[in-house]
Amino acid sequence: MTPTAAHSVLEAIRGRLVVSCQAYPGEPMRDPDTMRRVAEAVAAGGAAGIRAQGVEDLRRIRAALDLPLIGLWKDGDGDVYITPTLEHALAVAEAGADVVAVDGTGRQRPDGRSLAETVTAVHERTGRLVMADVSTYEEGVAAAEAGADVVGTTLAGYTPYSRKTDGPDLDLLARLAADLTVPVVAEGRIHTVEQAGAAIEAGAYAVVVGTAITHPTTITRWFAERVTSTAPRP
Ligand SMILES: CC(=O)N[C@H](C=O)[C@@H](O)[C@H](O)[C@H](O)COP(=O)(O)O
Repeated sequence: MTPTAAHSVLEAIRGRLVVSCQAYPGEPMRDPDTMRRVAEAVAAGGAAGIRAQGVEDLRRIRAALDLPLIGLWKDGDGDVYITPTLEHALAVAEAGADVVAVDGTGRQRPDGRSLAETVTAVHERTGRLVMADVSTYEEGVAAAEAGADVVGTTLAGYTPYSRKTDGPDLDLLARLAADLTVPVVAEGRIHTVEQAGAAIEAGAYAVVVGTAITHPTTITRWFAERVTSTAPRP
């Protein structure tokens, strides 16, 4: 991608909603064509960009939609599972992602490359942008220094050493947004429109929502639990 194209990808999501379309292994919706349909459905509702997982899902979504596409490949059962190696990152770019999302924590990557080496190789070999998914303020600062084009709060609450807030970690988001020069994207546990608005108010460049829009099993569970726990006992 040329620098101009990269710039326009970021411009297209500035102040907008990106929807993450993912199903998990073994689930009924874990199917690339289903995810392509979900992506088209959220695009119709005003999603300015799509985040998706897996090479085949990305290929189908790329072919169907002309929207900024943030791609990742979840793989392995280690700590680092979001696009864990450079090979995964190159495959994600090859599948058509405009932005390659990678684990942006400081943890050991399975291929032994540092985050900076990974970012540099993605830039040099594909010209695509890199989004670093981080869990703490320090990781966000380090990821920007490592050359990441975008930093996301995606992993806040999902590393053993980070705080898991009930909703999005707005405090982390605000600190990163205030201190970094690269765009900071709010992602993770944004479950209501109010939280999405609060994320933009806290300085998010864009807001990524997944589960609350595209994961019916979880959404159903929220409703079912409330109904069951509120219903009068027979
Ligand atoms: C921690 C992790 O692996 N997050 C993943 C990253 O792509 C996805 O499972 C999330 O659904 C995504 O980040 C969106 O977040 P939420 O579904 O909370 O809106």
